[in-house]
Amino acid sequence: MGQVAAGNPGGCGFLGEHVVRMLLQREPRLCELRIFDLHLGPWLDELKTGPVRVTAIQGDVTQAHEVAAAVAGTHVVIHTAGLVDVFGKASPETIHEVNVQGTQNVIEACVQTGTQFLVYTSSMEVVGPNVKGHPFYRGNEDTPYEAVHRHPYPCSKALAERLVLEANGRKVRGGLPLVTCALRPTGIYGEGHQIMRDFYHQGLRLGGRLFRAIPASVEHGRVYVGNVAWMHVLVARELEQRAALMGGQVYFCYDKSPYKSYEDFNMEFLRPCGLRLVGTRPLLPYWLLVFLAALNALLQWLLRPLLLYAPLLNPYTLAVANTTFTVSTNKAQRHFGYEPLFSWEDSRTRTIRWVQGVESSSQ
Ligand SMILES: NC(=O)C1=CN([C@@H]2O[C@H](COP(=O)(O)OP(=O)(O)OC[C@H]3O[C@@H](n4cnc5c(N)ncnc54)[C@H](O)[C@@H]3O)[C@@H](O)[C@H]2O)C=CC1
Ligand SMILES: CC(C)CCC[C@@H](C)[C@H]1CC[C@H]2[C@@H]3[C@H](O)CC4=CC(=O)CC[C@]4(C)[C@H]3CC[C@]12C
Repeated sequence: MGQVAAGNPGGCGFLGEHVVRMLLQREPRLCELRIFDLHLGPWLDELKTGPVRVTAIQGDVTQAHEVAAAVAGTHVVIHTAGLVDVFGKASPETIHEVNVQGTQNVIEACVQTGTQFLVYTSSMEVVGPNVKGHPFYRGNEDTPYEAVHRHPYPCSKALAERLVLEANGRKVRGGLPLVTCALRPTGIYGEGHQIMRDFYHQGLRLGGRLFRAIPASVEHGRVYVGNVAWMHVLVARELEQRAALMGGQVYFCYDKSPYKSYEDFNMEFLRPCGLRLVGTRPLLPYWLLVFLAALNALLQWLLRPLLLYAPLLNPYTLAVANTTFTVSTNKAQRHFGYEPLFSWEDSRTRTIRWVQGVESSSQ
């Protein structure tokens, strides 16, 4: 195969920026890259001087004509755009519009304009944790699990993923079949991770301390952003050669990051930056956390006409943080030869350096 043009809706987000940089560094056949996002980052300018033609397009995935114009003429689309909101900042309708209708628009754009390969960033949330709080312990893509959701974000990701998988095999302009595939990262961490930054600042405000809220025994799956980006690039590269095997498939994104609780994992980066986690057990009893989470939800609802109150703790985030969800799989390795590009030590060092940079830039 010759040179390729790629499109990346959502290319200016946390994951999207890593995908863009990874494509430019690791995809020698790339001749053109279209980055389509609601908000374009200033860092894009530095990419425009390289050998690959980088075009930044400010646009909205909910506008079908804008998506079609951005996608036209590309060989592969990596769709990382999405509204990641589990804090109640956006309405359920907006989350649905961006994540579900936006994804439908991306699919239709591929079909209408003749783009044959589509890689979709799904999420572990498509599977769970479910509303019953069942643990998913070291599961893989075939592990039976009752995936039942109520929150708008996982509902939207599950619907969008289904649309992408069902679109596999549809004829695109020119008559060739569309080949689609969905990647399901667990909680992504690394350079640019907003929630890590929030925890860091909260720790500084509390005099260098964070207080344990979740038992250390609750394991939460995490994966380094560079490895998630690498998986996307590999899938985009391999979909053509392995269409029969990979088309319509889902893959968890995984690497060698250790299984730990959400807070203990964050401390791998925050401890070297001077924070400590107080308590070997949660400081507050669980019933009190449930009460505070419910109180936050009530306050959010009451204050909505006046201001946006969207704290980290709400009934949904508490349930996710307090339910074991970890993956153990080698499907990506078997299907398209994925090996993590970054070791755990590298991922950790890079993330620590980034947090330390956040510290110095905010002083
Ligand atoms: N952050 C995480 O831990 C995980 C994220 N994901 C998925 O990965 C994808 C990327 O997530 P992040 O990079 O963390 O989020 P992010 O919010 O940093 O990036 C999303 C990007 O999509 C863009 N976007 C949002 N609405 C848009 C619209 N209407 N039109 C065009 N662009 C729009 C945003 O401007 C942003 O640049 C999302 O689909 C998310 O569901 C999946 C698993 C875990
Ligand atoms: C103080 C609280 C008890 C702890 C709050 C932590 C939460 C804010 C986060 C715990 C687990 C996170 C989610 C998880 O990593 C899975 C996700 C996948 C996605 O696709 C989007 C993000 C997220 C929902 C992530 C969001 C923050 C947590 C709920």
